[in-house]
Amino acid sequence: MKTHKNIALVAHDNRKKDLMEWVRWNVETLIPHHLICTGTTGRLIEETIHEQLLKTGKETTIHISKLKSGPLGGDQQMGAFIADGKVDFMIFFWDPMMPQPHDVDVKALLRIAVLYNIPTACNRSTADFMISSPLMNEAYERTIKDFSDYLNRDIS
Ligand SMILES: O=C(CO)COP(=O)(O)O
Repeated sequence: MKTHKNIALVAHDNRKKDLMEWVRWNVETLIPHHLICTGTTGRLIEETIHEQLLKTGKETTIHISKLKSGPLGGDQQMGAFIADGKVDFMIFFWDPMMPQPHDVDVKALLRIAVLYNIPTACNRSTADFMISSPLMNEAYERTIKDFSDYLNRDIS
């Protein structure tokens, strides 16, 4: 994981306000990094950051990649990004009070994040701890479990 990180940002509808507040608060810290978002979250983040930069009169750009909307395959695309090593950490404010039509995709995304040892924040306090970690400004090597036994298992 380099000093400039690929940060996944995702929020369910009832948690988007929370995430936008967090983004507003941390805009300066987020600017040097590459944000990868599911569709609607990404659109809102783009607007939020744009507003914030206008307010401060800062002329800077931020790199935001928008995937499909979560229920339309965006969570699965994010999972594929993780499996391909394209995500360094993830902020995923999922809704603990509302079943989602794509619950299986949400579970799959959370599972793949654990499998690949991706730092993952599912609430604001964890996100605050993560973004204020000294490791934000350093390169960091995630350890990934060795799956060779599994890959070479005997299936005869
Ligand atoms: O559903 C989501 C995550 O499971 C988020 O998707 P959107 O950002 O497109 O709303």
